[in-house]
Amino acid sequence: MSEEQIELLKKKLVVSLKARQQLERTYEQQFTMLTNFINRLSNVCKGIDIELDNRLAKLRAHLNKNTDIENIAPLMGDIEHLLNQHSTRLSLNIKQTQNSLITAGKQLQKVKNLPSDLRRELRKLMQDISEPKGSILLYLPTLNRLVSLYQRSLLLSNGGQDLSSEEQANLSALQSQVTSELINILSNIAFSGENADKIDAIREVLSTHVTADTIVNCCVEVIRLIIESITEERQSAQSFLFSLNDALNSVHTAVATSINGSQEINKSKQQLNEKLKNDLAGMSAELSKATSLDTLKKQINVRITDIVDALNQKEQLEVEEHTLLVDSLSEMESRLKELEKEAEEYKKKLSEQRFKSLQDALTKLPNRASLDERMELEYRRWMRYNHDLCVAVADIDHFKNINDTFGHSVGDRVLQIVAANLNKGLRETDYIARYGGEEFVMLFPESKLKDIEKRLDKLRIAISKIPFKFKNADLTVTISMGMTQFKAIDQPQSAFDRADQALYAAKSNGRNKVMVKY
Ligand SMILES: Nc1nc2c(ncn2[C@@H]2O[C@H](COP(=O)(O)OP(=O)(O)OP(=O)(O)O)[C@@H](O)[C@H]2O)c(=O)[nH]1
Repeated sequence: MSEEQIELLKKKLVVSLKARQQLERTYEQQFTMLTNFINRLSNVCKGIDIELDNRLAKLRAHLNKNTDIENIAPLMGDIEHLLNQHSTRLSLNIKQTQNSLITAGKQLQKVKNLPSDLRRELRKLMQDISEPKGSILLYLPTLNRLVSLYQRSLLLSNGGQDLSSEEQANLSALQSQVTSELINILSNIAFSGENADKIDAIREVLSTHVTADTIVNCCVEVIRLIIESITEERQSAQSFLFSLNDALNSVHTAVATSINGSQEINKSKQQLNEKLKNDLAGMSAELSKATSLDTLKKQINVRITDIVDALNQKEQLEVEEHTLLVDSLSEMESRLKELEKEAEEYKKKLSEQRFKSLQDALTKLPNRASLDERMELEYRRWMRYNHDLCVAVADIDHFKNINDTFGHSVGDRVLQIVAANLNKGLRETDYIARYGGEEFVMLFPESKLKDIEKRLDKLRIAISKIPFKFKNADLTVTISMGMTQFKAIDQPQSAFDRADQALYAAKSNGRNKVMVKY
């Protein structure tokens, strides 16, 4: 080989060495880039599967140590297998997520009374869910929307159920307080006919376990019935006033006709008087001018016939005037009689209404409004005459249990029977009212405290012996009573409060007792 050839070969070798070094650098760079990328990627996958995590950690370590590819190959095979398994699991999860969302959405669609905007939103969401998605993450916004729809519909349909247990307890205590108050109010309002039946039905509803919605609906219905009754009452008063007005109008017309008729008659009578005066003056002139008796006789005869005619006409007019007067008077009288009858009926209706408004519809005893009136009256009498006056408050024991065990209508029946028995045990001058619920108040004018205490105790025993039987079960009903006597410093309220305190003491001391507070 010539020197020239050797030189050429050297140069080629250098070039190919440089090219090889360049290639090796490029490979190295690419390898580092790939290693970094695999490192980062394996970090991202962390947490999906513990096996995969371990393998990836090993792979990262190998790559960082520049281990030969042949040594890493089996590890990469494992990782590929695990990744394949994971991908199958992932698509199964995606399908399951889609199915769960569809089921939850369909269930929400079945909820009744959802507002239309919520229903529309849900329909759109269901379309969205039914379109397949490549990743679970893509379902996250859909899931968020569905959860928010659930929350809204829960709030709408179960108002109050999201409250804490303490708030729930407060709410239900408030509900039963409002219900009791409403039942009390209802027994103090007098309704008649159809409206009375409707009020009974409302009381029936309120006596069961009611929701806040039902209480509100009952309140609205009661207000509607009250307005209806007031309107009816106003219409009846209005129609009475219209009849009164009609009657006055006809009396006015009769009087006006009679005055007009009288004026006409008076005018005719004046004309007749004028005519009579003229006839008489004519007669006197003819008398003074008379020359022959015969002609005078004839002339006087004519004048007398005229005068008799005029007098007849006058008499006729007077008869007409009298008849007119009698007619208009009898017209007035009959209208007034009608009016009197209507006023009488109206008065009767008013007093019936007043009676009803002071009577408790269930027990037919006087109600609380009546008690207020009577208490005031007895108090004033007591102030004036200074006789003894006692007041007692009675309350059925564990009445709530009776309602809860046997139902509200049995509770009502018990109330009626106890009320009738208490009333039966009183004297004519005594007084009893249903104060509200299962509580009664009694007033005993001109009575000594000791006597009343004995009588009340007899009543208490009598009530505990009433053989109540409901649904084949024997039921013993007892009452507790508190009483007191009016003292010099007392007002009606202070005496009542003292009797109420005595009742409270009777309840705390075992019930079925009469207690006195001095
Ligand atoms: N059936 C019926 N129940 C009524 C009426 N008015 C009130 N009530 C009920 O009477 C019950 C009174 O219960 P509470 O005040 O707890 O008294 P109680 O169960 O009698 O207990 P004590 O008085 O402590 O012995 C409540 O459940 C009311 O709903 C009514 O007109 N008819």
